[in-house]
Amino acid sequence: MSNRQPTMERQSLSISGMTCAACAARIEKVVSKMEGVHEINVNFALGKGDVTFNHTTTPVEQITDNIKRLGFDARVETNLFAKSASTSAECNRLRNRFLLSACFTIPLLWTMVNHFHFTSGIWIPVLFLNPWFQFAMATFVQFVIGGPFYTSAYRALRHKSANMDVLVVLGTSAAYLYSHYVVFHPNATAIGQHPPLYFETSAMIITIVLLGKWLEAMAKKRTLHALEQLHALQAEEADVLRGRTVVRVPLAEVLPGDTIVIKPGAKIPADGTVITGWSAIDESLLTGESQPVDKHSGDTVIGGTVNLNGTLHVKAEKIGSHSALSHMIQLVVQAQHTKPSIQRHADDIAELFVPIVMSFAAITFAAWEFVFAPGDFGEALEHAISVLVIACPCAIGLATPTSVLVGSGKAAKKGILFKDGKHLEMLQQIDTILLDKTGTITEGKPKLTDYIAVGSIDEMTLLRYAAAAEVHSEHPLSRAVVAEAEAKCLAVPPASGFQAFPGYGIRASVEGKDVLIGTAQWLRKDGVKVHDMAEAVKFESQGKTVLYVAIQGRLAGLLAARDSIKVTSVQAIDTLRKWGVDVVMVTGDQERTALTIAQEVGIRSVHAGSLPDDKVKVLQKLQQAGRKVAMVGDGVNDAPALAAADIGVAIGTGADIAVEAADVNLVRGHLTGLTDAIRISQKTMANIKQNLSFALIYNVLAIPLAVIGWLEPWMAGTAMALSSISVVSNALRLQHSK
Ligand SMILES: Nc1ncnc2c1ncn2[C@@H]1O[C@H](COP(=O)(O)OP(=O)(O)OP(=O)(O)O)[C@@H](O)[C@H]1O
Ligand SMILES: [Cu+]
Ligand SMILES: [Mg+2]
Repeated sequence: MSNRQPTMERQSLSISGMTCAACAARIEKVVSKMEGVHEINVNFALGKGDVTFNHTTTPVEQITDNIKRLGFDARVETNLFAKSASTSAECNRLRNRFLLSACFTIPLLWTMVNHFHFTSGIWIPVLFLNPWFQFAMATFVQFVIGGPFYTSAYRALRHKSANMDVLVVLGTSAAYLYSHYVVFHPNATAIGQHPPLYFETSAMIITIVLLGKWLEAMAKKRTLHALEQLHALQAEEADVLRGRTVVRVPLAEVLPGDTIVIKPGAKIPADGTVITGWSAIDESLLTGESQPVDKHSGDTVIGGTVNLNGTLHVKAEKIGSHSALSHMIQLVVQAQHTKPSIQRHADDIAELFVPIVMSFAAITFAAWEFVFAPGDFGEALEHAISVLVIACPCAIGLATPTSVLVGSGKAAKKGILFKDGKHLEMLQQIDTILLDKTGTITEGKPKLTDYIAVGSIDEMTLLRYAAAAEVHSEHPLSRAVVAEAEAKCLAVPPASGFQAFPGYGIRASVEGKDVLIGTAQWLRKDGVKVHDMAEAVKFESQGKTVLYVAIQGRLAGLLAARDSIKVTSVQAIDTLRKWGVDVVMVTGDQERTALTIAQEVGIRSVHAGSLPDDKVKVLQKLQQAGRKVAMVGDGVNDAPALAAADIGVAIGTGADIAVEAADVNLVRGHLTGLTDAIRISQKTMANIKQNLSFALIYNVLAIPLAVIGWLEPWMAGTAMALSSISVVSNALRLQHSK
């Protein structure tokens, strides 16, 4: 967990006007140097920034002003829908610009058949060959359609930085101005020769760059659309029980504690607990799990899921922006915001690239003008233009964000939520996994199987006292005790002075008597005489958890609860071991119980009787031995270890504090989600590496070709667009990989 001070605030910004990764790097560099700014992450692909800053010393306006001064537009992020609408509008604008540009470019391209012997027989409208006509078309494309490139390049240069648009502007302007010069100085070329015009080059480059941008905007729109779909899962109205009548009210009017009535086929409007009723719930849209889940009274339901066949009365708990669904959307947005560290390298490369390319182009021009083809200004210029265009680093800038977008989107569909892009990168480096037992390997829904009273009280009284105290605890074991008391229809008395001791047990006062429930060691420490009992040993070797109950300082009995193992746990642990990952169990439960369960799922290394701090110690020891450790857990007692792990993984709809402390959240609640997450992480990283090598190799190979004059400017433009397109399509391939 980050040690953020209370004055630190995290704010999302939407930033427009960025043209490539170099712009993002520029903003990060400037803003991170501002006083009071702790951290900033700018994502060029999403047009977003995420800044953590001290809001008492540095108002957010100061940060947005600073970004505006760099030549971009920055605003405090409003909401997903506004964002989505503006992305959609931008997408349409780019499409129109591209189409218009293409219309003006086609007549110019037509004349290119003149360049080749084998196509020179093709008919060309005479008008198209007219230099004045070409001049008019090219001028429109260059300055009207291409105008925004000039603005952006000017802004960048004014701030002594360079972006992709600088390359575009330099390359196209050079081609355009030279053609212009030729048209107005017909004497510049030898009589009888066809004057070499480059109008088609400048127009074509602009058209292709626009095509690339349009494709990129479409990819952006698609990811936002996926988030919007999640948002659309939220119901807008709810049927609330007011007195004896059911009233339909807007969701905003539902309060925590209200009883909501959910009919078969209806969407569940808020997170809550079932009070009465029984039904199968389709949670697939949220968790990706296709099997409906049965819900009875006492079970939690999640807003946005669909009630299939029974009527439910649900006590509303978390509504609207507090709901699990909202939280999930925020997590996905946040994960797409931040960048894996591999992206930082890519950004640095992109920023370095532009000046290097400009010097390459200058060298190329000089070499041709003075050495290879002395005096042929046209040819030297042509080669320099090719270099400018081919070297554009836009594919490098796209390589990582597109893969991360697709990878985290794919994960989200399977109910795997990464809080940060960097965890998507790190997960595949993990070599050791610590697993909590209760709720992680097992269902976390233990059932009370046995209870034995000791001394003068009878079993029902034992259960009554135990349930009275346990009602106040969130622990899964407590729920088992309370459920059993309910099943036996016991009248549970009220308790006061409840205290929980994580890892040990609980204490409360029932009917004036001091009740203590927990481990044998803890009761002993409190002065209760606990003798070793044969039954306890027997229960524990059956994999049951034994709870000791003391009333007024005397041992009153013991309760045994058995939790069933999730069927998916065995399968997942098996897969992990096959991959060569070390799997270790750390549990607060007793050694004998832990070993029995461990054996059933095939874990050899067990740390039992671990207090929350002990879990951290086990973890740190492994880290000191050079291991990369992930911790998987669901409970309050796992939170410290989740925060300390290289990657903390919260499983299921566990304790809020666990979800908060973790880096990854497995909504489906199965360990197979972990193996899926690791696989997605591996695939995404491999995809990013492919993309980067694609982009780099292409630049590395193509630049020399352009320098020696083998690539004409229009080929360079096409190749540049193709490299961006291949990066984007390679990333999209991830979506369909298994
Ligand atoms: N609310 C409670 N009621 C009764 N006993 C408790 C309670 N909380 C903890 N204990 C006792 O302390 C032990 C350790 O609890 P802890 O919550 O640390 O681990 P756990 O839930 O048993 O296992 P895991 O660490 O695998 O989730 C329990 O096995 C139980 O004996
Ligand atoms: Cu480019
Ligand atoms: Mg647990």
